[in-house]
Amino acid sequence: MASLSSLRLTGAMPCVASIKTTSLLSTSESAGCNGVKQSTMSHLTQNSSYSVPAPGHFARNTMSSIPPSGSSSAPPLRAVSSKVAAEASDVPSMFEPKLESDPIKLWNRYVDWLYQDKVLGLYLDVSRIGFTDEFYEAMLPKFEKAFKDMAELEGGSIANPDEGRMVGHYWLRKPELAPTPFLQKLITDTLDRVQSFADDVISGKIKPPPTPQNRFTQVLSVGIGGSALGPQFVAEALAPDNPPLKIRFIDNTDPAGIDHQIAQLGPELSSTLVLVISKSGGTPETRNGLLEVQKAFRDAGLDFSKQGVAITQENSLLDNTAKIEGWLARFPMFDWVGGRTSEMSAVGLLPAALQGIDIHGMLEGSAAMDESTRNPSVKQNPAALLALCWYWATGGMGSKDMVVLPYKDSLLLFSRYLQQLVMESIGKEFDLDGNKVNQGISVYGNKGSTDQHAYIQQLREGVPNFFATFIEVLRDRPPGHDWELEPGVTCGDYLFGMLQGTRSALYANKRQSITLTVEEVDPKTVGAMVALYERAVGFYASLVNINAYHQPGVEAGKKAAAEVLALQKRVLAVLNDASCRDPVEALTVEEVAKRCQVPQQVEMVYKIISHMAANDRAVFAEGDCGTPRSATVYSGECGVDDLYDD
Ligand SMILES: O=P(O)(O)OC[C@H]1O[C@](O)(CO)[C@@H](O)[C@@H]1O
Repeated sequence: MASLSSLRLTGAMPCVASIKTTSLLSTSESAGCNGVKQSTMSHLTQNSSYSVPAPGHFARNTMSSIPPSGSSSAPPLRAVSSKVAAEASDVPSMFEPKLESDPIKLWNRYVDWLYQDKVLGLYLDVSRIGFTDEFYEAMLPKFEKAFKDMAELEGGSIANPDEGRMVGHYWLRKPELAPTPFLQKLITDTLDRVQSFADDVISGKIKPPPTPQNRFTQVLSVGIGGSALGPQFVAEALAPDNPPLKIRFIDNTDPAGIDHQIAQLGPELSSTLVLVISKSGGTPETRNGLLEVQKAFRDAGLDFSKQGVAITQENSLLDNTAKIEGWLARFPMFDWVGGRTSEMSAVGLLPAALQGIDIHGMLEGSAAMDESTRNPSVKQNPAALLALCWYWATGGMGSKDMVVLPYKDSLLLFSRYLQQLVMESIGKEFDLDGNKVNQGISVYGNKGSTDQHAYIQQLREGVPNFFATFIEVLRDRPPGHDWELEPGVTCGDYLFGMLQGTRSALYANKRQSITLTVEEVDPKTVGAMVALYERAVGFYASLVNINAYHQPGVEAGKKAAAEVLALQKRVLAVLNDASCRDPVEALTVEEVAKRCQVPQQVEMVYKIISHMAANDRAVFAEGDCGTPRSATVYSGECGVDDLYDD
């Protein structure tokens, strides 16, 4: 492949324009919000009494001196850069909250607020979030509504009004909760089929066409977003060191990334079970991954249909393709389960079961956590406590980021998983009443203590625009494997020390944190953690009055991408046409844009040409990508007439 720099010197280098006539699969459109009221940030102007803390309203001891952001004298809070705000004399309290520092009072706060789940061996410490008793009391009516909303959701209400859908991920681990016997049976039947299919694959009863191994040895999972992040997190957290089938993921439309995964499989492609996971069955990246994998199978002389499994909604494009092509198996994804809450459906359970992970343990853990998070007492409900802390720490408007720091390598992907769960659920432009609110909480983090040698410096001393969530795992190693690498101290003691030290050091500098402690990382705990955050997101969404279960914003990017590809086809047609002239006509970028009848989109035309040139599908006659005004270009391919097809 020619690089951009090598093309600079090549002049009129001929190149082959490979013309793709396939189009992006149509993307499903989410209904937009109707009757949108443009009362920008109106919630910020509400009075500052304690009775009803609206999003953006902070408790007295932290925010009382902040002028209402919607008032003419003050810009919206988030428009003020945190640095400027920290320097501004009238807003020191938000960035430097008044936190308890007396160690005995802190100990009492720790003990008073500690949540313990004896069944799950899980603890939640919210003592290092500085909310006041007054704030807690004032939030209770809001929580009453959040509990009511949640009960209705679990009862089968249309909790996702924009899309007219029920929200049923809680039924997956307690099928008897589902509103109809039909749905209950669908859930249990699917679970049984998942387990027996995985058992049969592992035992070799279901096998690929004759291979040297004579059984499936690898899983290749093709999916993106909610159809990848849960399975990736669980694989990293729970897969045994020597799983019956090893798993790999294609979760992007990056050709080099796809090639890498296929190359890593090597000859084992013939014993690879390919899971194609897409709720909608029409996501372009997943479609592309499938086409690439199918090509690799063809190139290797293998029959994909004997090794392909679809997990998707009934009658989706993917489902119909799998049906027509006679794939090995198809599993349903339900309309009432969102991608980001699908870990306990076939989406998460089939990949897990194929790796020998105890999926019933995962379901048990999530069901137990669901039970605990139905408790109507906020103090006894860990999901409600999390939502309370998020509201306090971010002012109910996402003014601070959530940094998630598991001190355990196997939980590395938890923050990535939470990133989608929280940000795709909470990050919304409009609330349920159509007010423009631009809600959200940013989530990032990797793992401790590794991150201590990366960005914790800034967390401790830099801009205080975050709150941390530590995840502590009590058991360092399986019993009987530990040893002291120095007198009285194990490797795990260091990890423990790093966590405690960072928590204390952050707090001493007025950086708040939550600590979630689990005894060990096992299927039950992982199921419980997933369920805990699913419920916390649901509660928080009710507190700030938004729909957590749609994602209208994602459509804009998808649509724009489809438009870029449509424009690329026109650019190619114009360049091909110019290449048919004798002598070949080399065009400036502006001329190409004009001939495509989009002179205003010259910048995009230029970017398309640059990308094509880097991939040997356009040739610079003069200049190069670095001289956009004077460069001239042609395709080197003449006479393609089906470019305007779609
Ligand atoms: O499972 P699908 O339909 O391929 O969608 C994948 C992901 O894409 C999104 O719809 C966002 O584009 C996510 O919500 C979803 O998890």
